[in-house]
Amino acid sequence: MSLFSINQIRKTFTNGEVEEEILKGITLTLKEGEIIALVGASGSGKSTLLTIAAGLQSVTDGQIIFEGKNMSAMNQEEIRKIRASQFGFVFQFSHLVPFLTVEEQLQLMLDVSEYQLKKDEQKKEVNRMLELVGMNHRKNAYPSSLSGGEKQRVAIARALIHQPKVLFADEPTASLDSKRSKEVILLIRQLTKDLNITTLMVTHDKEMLAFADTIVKMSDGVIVHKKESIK
Ligand SMILES: Nc1ncnc2c1ncn2[C@@H]1O[C@H](COP(=O)(O)OP(=O)(O)OP(=O)(O)O)[C@@H](O)[C@H]1O
Repeated sequence: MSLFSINQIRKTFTNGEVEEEILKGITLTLKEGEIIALVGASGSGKSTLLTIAAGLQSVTDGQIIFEGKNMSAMNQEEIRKIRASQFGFVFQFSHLVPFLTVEEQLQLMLDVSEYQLKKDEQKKEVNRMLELVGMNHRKNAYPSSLSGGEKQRVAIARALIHQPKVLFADEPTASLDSKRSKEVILLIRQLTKDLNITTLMVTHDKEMLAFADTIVKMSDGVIVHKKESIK
């Protein structure tokens, strides 16, 4: 089922006197239970597209339709509510809070999200999520004692603890070696399927593409190639 559609998105930035069109009419439909990988040369517009789809930047023209509603026509507060309740984010670096334990990182996310749970249910949910990413045994650890791969597992759990429908991942494996990258992408793939979410991921890592359902190649602000994976 189509959850998200990006219709004819254009984005222009003004640098001094110069106007530059960075996205030149991008159209894309994202389905539930699917990983879409955005690839392309540096500067082709991948991160701009990701942040626009996530409602972190406005469009110059076009529409972002999420669950039948046009996000591009919403005010900041309406967009913030969708972000807080329906979207999760993972970046190149885990951005964990140094003075919070693994368990507390997830707890904090539940406290600030729109996801309302009673305290005892919160604890159960945190445990369940940590179990899913294989980090329950380290729930009392601080980030400084975790490996890069473990930190990313916690960051993924934190991104999904409030049960969002979409996961936005910007270079989630870029700071990891090949073995850890594979573990992290396998985890993202498994969670995308098991939780039936949609994952939109920017990556430079060709090895990661085998785990995507759809690969979208961008060049100079347009989609030049779209391929459904055989997996
Ligand atoms: N806020 C901004 N103001 C002006 N120009 C911007 C802004 N954000 C991005 N750009 C420009 O838009 C172009 C696309 O940037 P973007 O970060 O989307 O590319 P990318 O494909 O994600 O690149 P990379 O792989 O290097 O991260 C670049 O030329 C960049 O300099």
